[in-house]
Amino acid sequence: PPPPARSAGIVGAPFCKGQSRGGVEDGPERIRAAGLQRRLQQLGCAVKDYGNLTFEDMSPDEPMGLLKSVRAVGAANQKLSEAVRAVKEDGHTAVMLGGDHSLAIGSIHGHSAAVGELSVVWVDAHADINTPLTTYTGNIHGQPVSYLLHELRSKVPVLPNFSWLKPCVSAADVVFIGLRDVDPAEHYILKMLGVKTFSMSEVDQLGVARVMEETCDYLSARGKKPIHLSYDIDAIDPSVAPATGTPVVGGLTYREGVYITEHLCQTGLLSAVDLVEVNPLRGQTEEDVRSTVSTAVDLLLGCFGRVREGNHLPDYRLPDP
Ligand SMILES: O=C(O)[C@H]1NCCC[C@H]1CCC[B-](O)(O)O
Ligand SMILES: [Mn+2]
Ligand SMILES: [Mn+2]
Ligand SMILES: [Mn+2]
Repeated sequence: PPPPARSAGIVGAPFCKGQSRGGVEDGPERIRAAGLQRRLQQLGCAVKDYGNLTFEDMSPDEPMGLLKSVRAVGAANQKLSEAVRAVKEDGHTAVMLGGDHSLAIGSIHGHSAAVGELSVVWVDAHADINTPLTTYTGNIHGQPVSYLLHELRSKVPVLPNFSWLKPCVSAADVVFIGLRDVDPAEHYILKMLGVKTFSMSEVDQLGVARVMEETCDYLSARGKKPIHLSYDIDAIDPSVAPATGTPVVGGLTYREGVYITEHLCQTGLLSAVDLVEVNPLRGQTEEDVRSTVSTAVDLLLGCFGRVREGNHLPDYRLPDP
């Protein structure tokens, strides 16, 4: 039987207030300008681009303790949640282009509103699981996972513009890949909750193929739920993807990064993808930005069936003389 037709619904979220470095709000446009839609269509994937969300200015948005831009982050994610839910209800695989990683709060919440229980594969140099009380930067892009987990509900205080958010993910349904810069509090939380993690040590020890095999075995043992892939471009080594806000040496190679998306695509369970933290202003040269954006596009294409052996459309026929 022919493979199921793939369809991508793109939502741009030009948002930067989950962290403090300007430029990440330009991520969606740079990824589109690199030809994402055209290259998805060349794979035979249907594409609907829902455009960019617009985010209302929430000034004055005074810090709450250390927490920065709480009202802006809450409002932005409420809007994003509604947008992603609509994309899923239109029948597409959701593609959320960031913007910073605080946007995973709305993306995963909206995805779960549409499909119910889901699994999360979080590919990132970082665990992004600080609570509002363990964060030392106050940047909410380092905290999204704590807002989403049922098990941490009692550790997240009531926050303005977050009353719409209810935890929607179980710790046992999350797998981290690429970790190499985790705060002590985050490490404590990961161990306390028994979250499945493949740090760069495991990537080195097992190899990416075995990491993906174990990831998929682990997730399918808990039932074949839709997968939400939240991909922080800083998971990839800064030699390949330097234009990002929090680069960390010793990251995934381009090949490992793409292998992860190829493998998840072939499960047939990939239901939503975030591609976040591309920040053109953090590149030192235009080549830095090009390389980062190009890698982001290739990661997304891997989610929709691009493989390195090549692809051709089902109706392709050789020309006759
Ligand atoms: O909580 C934080 O601000 C920090 N905690 C340790 C890792 C770096 C940073 C969070 C980075 C957020 B990310 O992954 O979205 O770039
Ligand atoms: Mn992140
Ligand atoms: Mn990160
Ligand atoms: Mn980052």
